[in-house]
Amino acid sequence: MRILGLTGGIGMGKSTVARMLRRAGFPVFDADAAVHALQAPGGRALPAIGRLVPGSVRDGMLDRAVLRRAAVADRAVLKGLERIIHPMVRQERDRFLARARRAGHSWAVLDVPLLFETGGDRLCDRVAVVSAPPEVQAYRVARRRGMAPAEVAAVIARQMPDREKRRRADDVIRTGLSRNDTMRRVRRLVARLRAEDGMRLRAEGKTP
Ligand SMILES: CC(C)(COP(=O)(O)OP(=O)(O)OC[C@H]1O[C@@H](n2cnc3c(N)ncnc32)[C@H](O)[C@@H]1O)[C@@H](O)C(=O)NCCC(=O)NCCS
Ligand SMILES: Nc1ncnc2c1ncn2[C@@H]1O[C@H](COP(=O)(O)OP(=O)(O)OP(=O)(O)O)[C@@H](O)[C@H]1O
Repeated sequence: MRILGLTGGIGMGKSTVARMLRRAGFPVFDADAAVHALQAPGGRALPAIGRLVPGSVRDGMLDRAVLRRAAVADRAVLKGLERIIHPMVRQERDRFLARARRAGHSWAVLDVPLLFETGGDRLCDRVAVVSAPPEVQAYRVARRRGMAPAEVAAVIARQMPDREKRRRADDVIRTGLSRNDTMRRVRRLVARLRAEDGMRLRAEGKTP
């Protein structure tokens, strides 16, 4: 089984592309969803987060806005949060990969916002970066999340610059135009992945 890493900055359209890949039949690991599950009521990460940011967990419920404000305001809080969350996400990811392997998939997709920042790309056979112009990114984030412009800027500043991600990518999927255009680009990526399957089977002396 080969691994496709899917990454991109906040609001670049990563989840949309991940959904399209899932619909095309690929198993997709969603790191943001794994984080949310770890932070949901009863989630494994809650006790440690409650100790890190007193007042962020009340009656067994995490107040994400409180945690986000604390993490954006103080780099040490964000680092502490990452130290709690990232090892747990890696564990979930490895379980997902084992399941996908057992199910006999030829590709599995890791949808991880901080793929390069956390070295997750080393596990991948190929990395696709989802990208849109900065003004489109800012507009999408502000519209969907209702984050203050300063908060948006702080999150973006903590991620690897889009230019650097694109430089490291095997594939760049532009999402600045219409959804149909994004869909066409995803189809082209899927065709490249399938072509790689064919080449590999032929190299192993098996005809696809
Ligand atoms: C800071 C938190 C509470 C903000 O919650 P919120 O509901 O506002 O955002 P959500 O979790 O949906 O994340 C949205 C986007 O923010 C960006 N982001 C999240 N965490 C980080 C981080 N540590 N560094 C840089 N960008 C981040 C990503 O682009 C992500 O897709 C939350 O993101 C969190 O707990 N982050 C720490 C865990 C982490 O590193 N997650 C990244 C995926 S591995
Ligand atoms: N052509 C397009 N391709 C992808 N997304 C688009 C497009 N046009 C508009 N959008 C919108 O952009 C927004 C951001 O997309 P998405 O949620 O996929 O981003 P993301 O990279 O997963 O963001 P986040 O890191 O904030 O979760 C969504 O509301 C989506 O509907």
